[in-house]
Amino acid sequence: MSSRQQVHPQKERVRIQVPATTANLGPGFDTLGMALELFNIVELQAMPSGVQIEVEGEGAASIPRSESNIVLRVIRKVWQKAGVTPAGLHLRLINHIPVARGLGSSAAALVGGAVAANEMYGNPLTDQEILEIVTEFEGHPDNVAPALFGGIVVSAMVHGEGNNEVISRKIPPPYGMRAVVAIPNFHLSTKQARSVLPTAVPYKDAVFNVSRISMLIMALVHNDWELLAKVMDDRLHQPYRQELIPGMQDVFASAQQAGAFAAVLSGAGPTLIAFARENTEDIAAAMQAAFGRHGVQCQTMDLKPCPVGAEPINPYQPI
Ligand SMILES: Nc1ncnc2c1ncn2[C@@H]1O[C@H](COP(=O)(O)OP(=O)(O)O)[C@@H](O)[C@H]1O
Ligand SMILES: N[C@@H](CCOP(=O)(O)O)C(=O)O
Repeated sequence: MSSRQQVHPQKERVRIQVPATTANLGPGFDTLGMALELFNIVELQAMPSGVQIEVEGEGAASIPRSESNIVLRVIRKVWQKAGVTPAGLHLRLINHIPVARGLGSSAAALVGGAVAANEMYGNPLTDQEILEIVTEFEGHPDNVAPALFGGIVVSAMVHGEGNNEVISRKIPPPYGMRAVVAIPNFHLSTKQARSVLPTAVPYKDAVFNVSRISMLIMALVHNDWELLAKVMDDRLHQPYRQELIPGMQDVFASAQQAGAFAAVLSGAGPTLIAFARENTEDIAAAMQAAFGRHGVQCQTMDLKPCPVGAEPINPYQPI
């Protein structure tokens, strides 16, 4: 530890609530994401020495308690950039976001850890600096930006000379929007779901997505559900990933027949997500039945968009 590092934190213990996210929203591959009202909690406590990691809930059996834990790694990165560090730490991860299902568990872990590390020392880093650190870990900004800021966020990585800037702009979720998710009982890592993508796509498919993402942003900004229903479609990633998710097209069609405006892959999958204003119970049942016809068991949730991102909550309330 460098002698210039500040050892004593402003707060001995912090607790951060961080939302799940659904990335891409159809055509917005690596660009668009929305926060959902399903939360993980990251609790960080300064200790006189050592490192202890506790994991509860989703992923408790598989998430590492060692230096390879991504929450610990991002905490260390934030403290290194800020020139601070406590002598030891206790990390408690309370997870409600299913892991490796396309609901942004890795983004929530990274954002929760980074915001906790910053909060403990009185926020020496700006939100923009936090965004750039977590994007570097995650590799793409579409989950981490809404996990940090809430709502729907459009983001882009701008590669300048000697710097990688992440630009993000927030859109409030359309009034009354509900997101019905069907979460299969199998894991699909983002890494695996990216490995099936081609290195190049036909020009006409690129044009298809440029028009759809432009129109989708108009639909979201203007609360235009008819437009959203027409343009929430994709040719850059979904066609290549459908081989990994049995029944994907059938689930999409069933959700729409039951009243959803549109249904798409959530992030890299395997979760499928349908957008609606009503009939959410019927939509969930239709999606579950359709997956069942293809031999896939799933759980469903009716989620609201989350207008706020990662935020500190009372760290002394028992949970
Ligand atoms: N709460 C957590 N704490 C530490 N690591 C986590 C946590 N949640 C997820 N991860 C890591 O992220 C991986 C899943 O990330 P990824 O494949 O991108 O799927 P997802 O769509 O859930 O983000 C897990 O295998 C685990 O290594
Ligand atoms: N744009 C990424 C989004 C991955 O989201 P996740 O929730 O599955 O991690 C991709 O489509 O690969």
